[in-house]
Amino acid sequence: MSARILDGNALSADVRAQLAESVKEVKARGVTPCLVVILVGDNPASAVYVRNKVAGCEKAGMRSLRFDYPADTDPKRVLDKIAELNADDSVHGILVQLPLPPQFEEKEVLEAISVDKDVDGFHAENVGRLSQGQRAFFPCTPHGVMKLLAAGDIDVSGADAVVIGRSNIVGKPMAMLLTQAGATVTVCHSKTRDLAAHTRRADILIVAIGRPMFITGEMVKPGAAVIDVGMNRIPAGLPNEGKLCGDVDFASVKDVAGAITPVPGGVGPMTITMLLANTLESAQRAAERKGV
Ligand SMILES: Nc1nc2c(c(=O)[nH]1)N[C@@H](CN(C=O)c1ccc(C(=O)N[C@@H](CCC(=O)O)C(=O)O)cc1)CN2
Ligand SMILES: [Mg+2]
Repeated sequence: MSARILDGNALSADVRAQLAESVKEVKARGVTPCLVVILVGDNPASAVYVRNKVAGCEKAGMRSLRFDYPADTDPKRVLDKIAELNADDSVHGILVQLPLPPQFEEKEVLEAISVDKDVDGFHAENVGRLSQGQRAFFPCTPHGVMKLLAAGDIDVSGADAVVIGRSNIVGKPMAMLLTQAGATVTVCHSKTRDLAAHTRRADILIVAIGRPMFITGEMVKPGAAVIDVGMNRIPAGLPNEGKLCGDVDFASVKDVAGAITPVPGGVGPMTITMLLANTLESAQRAAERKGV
């Protein structure tokens, strides 16, 4: 039997419709949610994501501003802009699109953003708060995965969850969110011995390893929920060369898994949706602080 598709486009549309209603409410209290997106350099994929973030804000009724810098920009210019935005009460969310050009120290830039406006959830304090179960902005991709699991009625509490990948953006926060939701979590990565022994016992398998179609049907437990966070191009010489694909070999895994996310149309759209949700939450917190 073929796996149930966990449709990120459909869920995104539902969540964004709800967000638009909540945006109206906070605007009626005199606060218009505002996201600022900073893009440095000319990475074509980043340009598309930034455009989609700005368009997503507009569609949800939020304000957005973008600042574009050339690839050879002195990091100080960006840090100065962040300081200015931190002090601007009309701004609720600030994000710097990743990756940054090599002259930037990524950590320095991410830590410069006020914790209260860190809607990407990458600031060390937000990560620490998340790890302790305190109120925090959750990183958008793992947050989107949790929404997909919930919408797909996948039981997380008590499940054996395996996360492949240990990045700060996906793997580590993903493991924290799953742990908090009651899963028993194993984090695997490039140095893991006998990866398949881990993946084969996962009720929930989250794959963020960055290798095209790496997880095949024989590595998956029958009935498992398989969440593909990868975004790659199909390598030369294979059918559909150059087309977008995930880290999961969809064709073989769909016949084994119980539920699966496609690429495109699975986790990706949820990333921007959860960014909008975090921006709204930041604006709601600002309204509370203002007592309106
Ligand atoms: N500051 C940040 N930088 C980056 C993040 C992030 O969350 N914050 N994540 C990624 C890029 N990203 C958003 O920024 C992102 C990636 C993919 C998608 C998406 O919708 N993908 C589509 C396919 C898109 C295509 O056709 O190329 C899908 O999977 O259906 C949205 C956002 C790295 N940088
Ligand atoms: Mg992402």
